[in-house]
Amino acid sequence: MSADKVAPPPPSPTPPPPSRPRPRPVEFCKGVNGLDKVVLRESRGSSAEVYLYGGQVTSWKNDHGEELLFVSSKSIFKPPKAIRGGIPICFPQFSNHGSLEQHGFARNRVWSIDNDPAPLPTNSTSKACVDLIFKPSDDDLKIWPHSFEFRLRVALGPGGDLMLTSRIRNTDAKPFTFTFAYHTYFSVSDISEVRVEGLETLDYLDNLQNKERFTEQGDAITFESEVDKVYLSTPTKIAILDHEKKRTFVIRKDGLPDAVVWNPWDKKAKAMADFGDDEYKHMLCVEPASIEKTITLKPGEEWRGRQELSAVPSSYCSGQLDPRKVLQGC
Ligand SMILES: O=P(O)(O)OC[C@H]1O[C@@H](O)[C@H](O)[C@@H](O)[C@@H]1O
Repeated sequence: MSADKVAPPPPSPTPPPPSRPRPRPVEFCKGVNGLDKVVLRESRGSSAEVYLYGGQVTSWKNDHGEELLFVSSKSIFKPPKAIRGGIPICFPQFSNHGSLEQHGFARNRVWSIDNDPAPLPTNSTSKACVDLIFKPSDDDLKIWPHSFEFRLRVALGPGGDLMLTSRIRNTDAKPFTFTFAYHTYFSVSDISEVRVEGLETLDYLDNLQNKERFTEQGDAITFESEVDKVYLSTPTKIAILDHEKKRTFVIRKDGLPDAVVWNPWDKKAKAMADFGDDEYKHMLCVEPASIEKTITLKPGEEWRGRQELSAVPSSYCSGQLDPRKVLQGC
């Protein structure tokens, strides 16, 4: 019996290389001291973290994993103290402009995830996005007798931009008035090498001189001592140039006419328990805000305030606040 020739089996197709697992765009986990936090990840590598405590962004990293926000190494991460750094939300009162506690109470309350957010017109298709909501408790209503719904959307854009949109709705039967700020702490290499553009020649209230009104003189703003100023009627774009890092932060804002600039410098830094003695050298707060013009909402009305942050390499030309020039170089 002649054995039939059997053709060898065809070579099995080479399996495709194992694909790298895609990062989950939104992850709910625990942060410092077991506090709930949300991590946002964009497919090109940038990320952000948001604590439900305060509805506070505490990290924003570019696609090289470099941290762009400042959070103090002494920050306590324990109620009732607000987290020192990132982006605290000052509401319903900025600073001591009123009878409430400093910067209001939204920054030291636990917010919730908003699973059914009202739609928001947005040009971003980002999946790395979370919606939070804060409604006053009975105890809050004793401190500030106005019911409201505060919705905060935090989103990372495809290029790593960080976008915060706040919507505050009056759910009460009577009007209320508030002030507001995104108390954004930027991480900088060396404060004495940093320059802010977009605020020159504007009027400001100086918190170090009884909120007196002055006019900024000269060119871009630089830093050599404590500063605590509320710039008024500011443009929608402000830039922070960090020469040493060769990085420029561009802040775009909407609904927020004012901008606070704050650095505590050495003496105040030493006086703050939750701030390292030398950390003032590596941070600068530029805070889109509505302070001088208070916001009044009638029953059923909603206010919206937005800040969008980008970090771009400093091929940035001084004085050119055109975002296309900022992004494409000059
Ligand atoms: O220590 P706090 O309450 O977080 O405030 C920090 C600073 O926040 C700034 O926004 C204020 O202009 C400063 O006056 C204040 O010192």
